[in-house]
Amino acid sequence: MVGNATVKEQTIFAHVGNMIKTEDREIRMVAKYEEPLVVVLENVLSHAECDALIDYARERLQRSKIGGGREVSQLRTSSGVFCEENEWITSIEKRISHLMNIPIEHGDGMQILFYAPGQEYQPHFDFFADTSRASANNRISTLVMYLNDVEEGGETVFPMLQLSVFPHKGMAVYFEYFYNSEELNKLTLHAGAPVIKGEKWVATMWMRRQAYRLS
Ligand SMILES: O=C(O)CCC(=O)C(=O)O
Ligand SMILES: [Fe+2]
Repeated sequence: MVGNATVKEQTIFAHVGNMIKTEDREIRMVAKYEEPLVVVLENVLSHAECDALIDYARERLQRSKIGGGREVSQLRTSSGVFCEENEWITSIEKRISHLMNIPIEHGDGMQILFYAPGQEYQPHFDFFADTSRASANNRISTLVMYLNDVEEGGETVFPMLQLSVFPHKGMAVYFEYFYNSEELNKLTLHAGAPVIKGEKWVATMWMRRQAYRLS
C-alpha cells in the first residue's frame, strides 16, 4: 500500500501473531509485506524433509533426462517434477494446506524445481491470463519452499515491490493474488534470479480458486 490509508482488502492468509501452529510443526513468520501480502516463513519444512524432497526429485529428473523430450523454455531454464502423493508427501501437503488456509484439493500438487548455476525463472505471474482456458479455475496463492541454501544468487525477487527473498533451507515465501484490485494482483510479479554459485532447489505449491484434484 502506497501513500494514504485506504481500506485494506481481505486476505486469504488469516493467521494472526508471529506463529502458526500446524498439527506437526510450529511455523514462524519472520517478515511481511502488507499489500499485496508477501510473508516470509521459517521452519516450514525440517531439514530431513528438504533432503528427502531433493532426493525424490533428483531421481525423477535424472530419469526424465534419459527419456528426453524435455520442453525448453526461455522463461524458465530450471527443470521440474510434480510430486506424486505418498505418506510423507501427504503429511507435508496437509501442513501446507493449513498454512495457506485452503483445502489441499485446491492445489496443483507440489512441484520441485532445480536450478543449476546460470539458470533462472524470469519475471512472471503465477496466475493465468484471462484469455487462457486455465483461468476458469485460476491460481490464487503460492508457497515457494526453499530446500537448500544457495551459495550465491537464486533470490526470489518481486521487482514491483523492490523485495528479494534469499533462499534458506526449510524457509518459504508465501504470496497471494486474489484481490479485487487487478493492480494489487499484478504487483506479485516475481522471478527466480539466476543462480550464481551452487544449486537451488525449491518446492512450489499453487492453490486454485476451486477444487482442482481429487483428495
Ligand atoms: O524459484 C523461485 O524463487 C521462484 C519459483 C516460482 O516463481 C514458481 O515456482 O512459481
Ligand atoms: Fe512463480
